[in-house]
Amino acid sequence: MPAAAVGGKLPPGRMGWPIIGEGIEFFRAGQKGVPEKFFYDRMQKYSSEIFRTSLVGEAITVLCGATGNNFLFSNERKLVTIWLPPSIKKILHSRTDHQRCSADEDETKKFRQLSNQLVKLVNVGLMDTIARRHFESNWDNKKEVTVYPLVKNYTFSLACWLILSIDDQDRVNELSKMFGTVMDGIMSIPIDLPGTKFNRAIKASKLIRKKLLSIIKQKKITLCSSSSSENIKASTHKQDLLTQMIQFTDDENNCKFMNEMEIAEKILGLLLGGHEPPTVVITAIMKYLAELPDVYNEVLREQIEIAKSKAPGELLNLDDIQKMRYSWNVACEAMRLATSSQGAFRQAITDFTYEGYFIPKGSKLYWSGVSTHKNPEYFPDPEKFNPSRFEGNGPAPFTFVPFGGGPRMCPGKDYARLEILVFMHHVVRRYKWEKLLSGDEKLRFTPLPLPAKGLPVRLQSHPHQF
Ligand code: HEM
Repeated sequence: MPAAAVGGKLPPGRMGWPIIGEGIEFFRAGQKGVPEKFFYDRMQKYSSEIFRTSLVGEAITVLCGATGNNFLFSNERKLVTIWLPPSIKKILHSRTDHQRCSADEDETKKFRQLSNQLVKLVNVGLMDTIARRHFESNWDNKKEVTVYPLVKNYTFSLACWLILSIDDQDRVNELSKMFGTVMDGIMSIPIDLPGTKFNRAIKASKLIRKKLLSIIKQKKITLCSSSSSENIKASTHKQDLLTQMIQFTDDENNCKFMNEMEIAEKILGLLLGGHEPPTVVITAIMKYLAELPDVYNEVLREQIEIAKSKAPGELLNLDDIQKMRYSWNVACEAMRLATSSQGAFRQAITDFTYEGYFIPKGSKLYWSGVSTHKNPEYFPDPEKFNPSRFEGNGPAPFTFVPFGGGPRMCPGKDYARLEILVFMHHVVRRYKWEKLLSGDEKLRFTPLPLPAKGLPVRLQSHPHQF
């Protein structure tokens, strides 16, 4: 339990090499497809509850297991707050820490309120329409496809439409390319020299913010020129998150607009967080469905049942989504085995003790999903793909945490659930597929779990579309 502390024993662990710390061991375990090994080796050696290591150029204290997750989630803003490695901040943030710190608390509150609106903006029918169009343009009449880039196109197009009302594929592709460069930089060695991936990511992020600023200005003009509030209500601009941000008022209805750079940074974060993790999850689902015909058949059965209950051409609605119970269990099992967010960093905002160890103010901490998702204590026979784990009450609290927990829990969770299920509804009813690469195209955690070659598959259309 936390207690006021003035000093004491630091958690056990090893700091590894200067600067790189234990980064190579962490990276290697991910490359081999077993990121959990890094954690379990240390939990066995030092303590099953807590250990210290050195990653991303910092000493990091890892809190393990369900107890560690619960502790960090429930002490947000009491003992800990979010922390991002400086290399990621350098890519994503335009303002210095000094400029940000006074705004941070207020900004976080505003941003959370807005992000929580995200799922309210999502009309399942609209998502269904975009999904249908995506399959018609990118999958139908193809014998072979590579899953990862196509799924990325689906999730990014959805995010651009729902967040920015951008539908034009050329503009979507241009933005997607820049986001790809940003993501490559985030996953690279942070050396800021001309030509490095890291350097290119910083430039791409600047360019994205510039483009977003111009989109924001244009949107403001459009909103101002809508002469009455009735017009604004009637226009499609009311639907997107950017409009909500521009017109944002707080809970007391008395707050003015967020400033433009604040909005641009938040949109950048949402577009990045809003397409990369769902892409990884859907790609993993496609891989498991190709490998496990019984699971595929059961998902297909459920989705045919739903399709049969609808009139021809009728779009999906929320009731249909609630019926996709087995499909969601499959998605959860894919997220357990291929955790797209292995964990996240925090920083201690005060001294405290945990499990008898002293955590000084300023310490960097980490909660780790992989330390529970593959733990046989919580998930017997952990390597087995078994969607029934999620039936009934499902896993024990804080053992299955793909979206984090507490006040920082992913604000896109419900949106992600919709986009994943809508995708599954279409893909199984249209095709069966087999992996093209012989053997197992292993997921490599770099740190996102992705098939090494993007999962090329051979499609076989169902003779009668269900
Ligand atoms: C399967 C899909 C997704 C997964 C697995 C996922 C996972 C996560 C996790 C684990 C966190 C918490 C990190 C922490 O504890 O600090 C997080 C935060 C966040 N996610 Fe997601 N996410 C997904 C989809 C989305 C979507 C669709 C959006 C937006 C459209 C989104 C936007 C965000 C944002 C903005 C945050 C930061 C919240 C904050 O700092 O308060 N995510 N996500």
